[in-house]
Amino acid sequence: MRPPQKSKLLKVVILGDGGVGKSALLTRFVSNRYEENNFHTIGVEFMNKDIAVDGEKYTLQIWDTAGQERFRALRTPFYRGSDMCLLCYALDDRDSLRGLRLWHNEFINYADVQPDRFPFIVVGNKNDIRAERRQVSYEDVQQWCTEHGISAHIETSSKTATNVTDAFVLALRQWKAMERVAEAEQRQHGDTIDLTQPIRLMQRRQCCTGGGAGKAADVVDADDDDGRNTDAAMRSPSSMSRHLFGQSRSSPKAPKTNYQL
Ligand SMILES: Nc1nc2c(ncn2[C@@H]2O[C@H](COP(=O)(O)OP(=O)(O)OP(=O)(O)O)[C@@H](O)[C@H]2O)c(=O)[nH]1
Repeated sequence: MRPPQKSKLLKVVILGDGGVGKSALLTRFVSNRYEENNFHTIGVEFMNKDIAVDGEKYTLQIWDTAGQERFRALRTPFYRGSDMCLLCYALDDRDSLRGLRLWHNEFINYADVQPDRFPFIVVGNKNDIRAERRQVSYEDVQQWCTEHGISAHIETSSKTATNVTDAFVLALRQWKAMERVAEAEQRQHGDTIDLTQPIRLMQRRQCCTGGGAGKAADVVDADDDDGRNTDAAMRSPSSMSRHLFGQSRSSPKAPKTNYQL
């Protein structure tokens, strides 16, 4: 009998200007709640959420970051080891779409990823607003995405719970698609012997030391989530403890907790 399937742990980072609704998105996704009066996030916080997509189980470890510039030094150390990134803007704030260029660049620099091989998705939040308050058209975003080589874009509302789960599923599917491409490349690379390159020694060394050829080339083992090539130090050792980094936002309601569903 096969042992029960363990879920894969994937680290997700949510970025975007202050006030676009990153925390609201996370709270809606994880605990299906919405708070109208949120205070700015200070530093970073994360929550876990289990999700099944296409018959496979995942635990998304979702990092909510402070959008205000003054918290840059508190948030950037947590980008490393990410598996996917949600770039958020608000549909009633044209500047927040323009701001995505900086967020995209900041993430690429600090997470040290190749932009064309990393699953970014663009999320336009607050799509419940009245038409006259809308400052960003669908075409504006499509153009931005094309210019930055991002193919996935979705509009959400944390307030009305529209497309919130779909946004995370979209990111996960992007991640899966990139993993498949990377695995195919790895197989192709493995089948080709380039006599001009001194690769034999290198391959042996990787084999003997247990090293991998790179994150994207991993065959993900459900029993070995923490041993993947992503930076384990940037992941939570335990999902039960409180996960606040920097300083927590102060909230008029109960403080945020983490949920292991
Ligand atoms: N109409 C509408 N308002 C929203 C929505 N999501 C968030 N808001 C509002 O936007 C405010 C800011 O939301 P937050 O989630 O705190 O924004 P943030 O991006 O986390 O902000 P920082 O913590 O400063 O980075 C909230 O207090 C809500 O009033 C939404 O889907 N629709």
